[in-house]
This record gives sequence, C-alpha cells and structure tokens, in this order.
Amino acid sequence: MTNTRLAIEVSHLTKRFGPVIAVNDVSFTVQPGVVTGFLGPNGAGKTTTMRILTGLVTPTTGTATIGGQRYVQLKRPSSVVGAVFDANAFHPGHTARDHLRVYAALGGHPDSRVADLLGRFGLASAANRRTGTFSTGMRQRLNLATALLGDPRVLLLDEPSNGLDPEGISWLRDFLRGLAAEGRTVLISSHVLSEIEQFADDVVVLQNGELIAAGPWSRLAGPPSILVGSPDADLLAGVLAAQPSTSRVEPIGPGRLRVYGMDAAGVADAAAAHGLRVHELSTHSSNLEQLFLQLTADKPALAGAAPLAQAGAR
Ligand SMILES: Nc1ncnc2c1ncn2[C@@H]1O[C@H](COP(=O)(O)OP(=O)(O)OP(=O)(O)O)[C@@H](O)[C@H]1O
Repeated sequence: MTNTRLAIEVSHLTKRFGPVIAVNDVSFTVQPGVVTGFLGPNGAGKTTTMRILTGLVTPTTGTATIGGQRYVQLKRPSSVVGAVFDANAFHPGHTARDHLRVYAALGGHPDSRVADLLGRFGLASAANRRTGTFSTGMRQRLNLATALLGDPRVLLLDEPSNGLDPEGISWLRDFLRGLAAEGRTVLISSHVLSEIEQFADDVVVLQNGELIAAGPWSRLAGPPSILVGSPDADLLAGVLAAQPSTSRVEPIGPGRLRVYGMDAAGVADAAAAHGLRVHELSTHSSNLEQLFLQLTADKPALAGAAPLAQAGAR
C-alpha cells in the first residue's frame, strides 16, 4: 500500500429518516496524519455520518467523500477505508482465524494478512477459539484487525473503546496514534468524552444532527489557565492584572486566583518581583467534558472555537 494521504470531506450532508433529521447540513474535513475525535451525545448523528461514509446509508442531500471519492466510487474499498461499527458483529461459532479468512477473501486480500494481524493484535494464541467465547477487548481487537486487512489509509471507528478496560484504552490510544503517524486518516466516534480527550488531536462535535464545532482540540479548548494559591492573593491579583500578557485574572475563592494569558513561570516571577508569597501554582488545560458541555449548552459562546460553518480547516 502506498503512503497516500486521504482526507475525508463531508459537505452539506443531510440525512432524513422519515420525519427524523439525523444529520442536518453538516460540513467538515478530517485530515490525514492526526486522530480526529467525532463527538456528540447519543442520537447526535455520528453513526449515520460514518455509515454514509462507508456506503451503508445513502444521504438525502450533500456528499461525504474519502480522497475525493464517494465510497461507491472506490475500486477496492477495503484497501482504502477500514471501518469498525459493532463489536458483536461476529458469527459466534467462527474462530478468529476463520472470521479473518472470510473477510480477507471477500476483500481480495492475501491469506498471509490473517496470521500477520492475529499476531499484531495479540490474538495468535486465541486464533482457533470461537469468537463467542471472546471478551469485549478481544472482540474490539478482532474488529480492528478485520478493518486493517486491506491495509487501508483511512480508519473509521464507531465507539471502539466501548467495554475496554483502562489498559485496553491505553493500548488503543497508542495504536491509533501509530496509525496517524503513518499518515493515515483516523476518525473515532465516542460519547465518552474523557476517553476521546486522550485520543484526539482534532475534534468534530455534533448535536441533534448539527455541527457544533470542529478543529484542532488545542484551539477549541483555548489557552490553559494558571491556578494560583497565595495568602497575598488580593495584592497579587493587581500585580498580575498589570502584566502586559495577562488577559484575565479571576478570584476563585479565598486566597486563590485563576490567571489567563501567562504561564506558571511568569506568575511566579511577577510574584517574586513584588515580594508576594505563592503557596500553590498549577497549569490547567480546558477539560473536554467542560468544553463539550459549554459547546452543546450555548453554541456561540465558546471563545477560540473554529468558525462553525466551514469548520475543520486546520
Ligand atoms: N435507520 C434509521 N431509521 C430511523 N431513524 C434512524 C435510523 N438510524 C438513525 N436514526 C435516528 O437518527 C438520529 C441519529 O442517530 P445516530 O445513530 O446517527 O446517532 P449517534 O450520534 O451515532 O448516536 P449513538 O451514540 O447513540 O450511536 C437518531 O435520532 C436515530 O434514532
């Protein structure tokens, strides 16, 4: 397989199921070389969008393309895009090896990929076990192995961390980062935001079928803040507010301040220069869960968010 870099382009995509508008005029880009988190509460339209990308659902209007082509236009689709939708989509009586062999044959991929992938996903010793006896983590790994049979440049993963223990999640994170580092395009959906925070460089957020925000996570989350604890908090607040780089100083309780626009060293130096005491100093990046609540509760209010209409540009 070549090192082709294939972006996903979703443009004015709408899908109606009878009276339900599952996806409503959504546009975004998913870049190769990074992991993109696809976020939204249950029913937001994530699965529908991913199913449209893999040709399983036909859009009502708009387009969803991979490397400029719709799924149905791809000559060997499983060599371009690998998708993971349902961790339980195995025949329980088939062994892991049989399962992969069937999909290898269907996709026209060499049988040698089966042994390679069983080894790579730590399933070699379970190759002859029926998948009905597999744990959730083993099913998720077998699902990923199936998606990678054709060595695709694009991976679409719908809730792949469901049912994984912390060790499994950590493995998945490293695995997806490795795929992205190879220039692949990785879109991973979840409504478990704290997990996506560990995975994603970029995020796309849907709510009720509509795009809420998209772009690099660091830009959406905004700059970090510095938490300062000081018995001289009142005086320190005045000193910090007068620093040229400070954008905001908020008192957040007795003897505590939150400072935006400075780093921890700058706060400590400014305090020292005025003989003021600092008992606590820590840097906080915006938590994705807070960001998500903010985004979904009050769409236009988020400072630093990407423009919503053509979000996705890096
Ligand atoms: N085949 C269908 N027929 C009717 N309605 C559907 C169909 N598929 C999805 N929907 C509806 O479309 C909306 C979006 O569903 P979708 O599964 O895409 O959301 P989601 O963000 O993936 O949610 P979840 O995290 O729960 O999977 C929901 O209201 C859902 O009930």
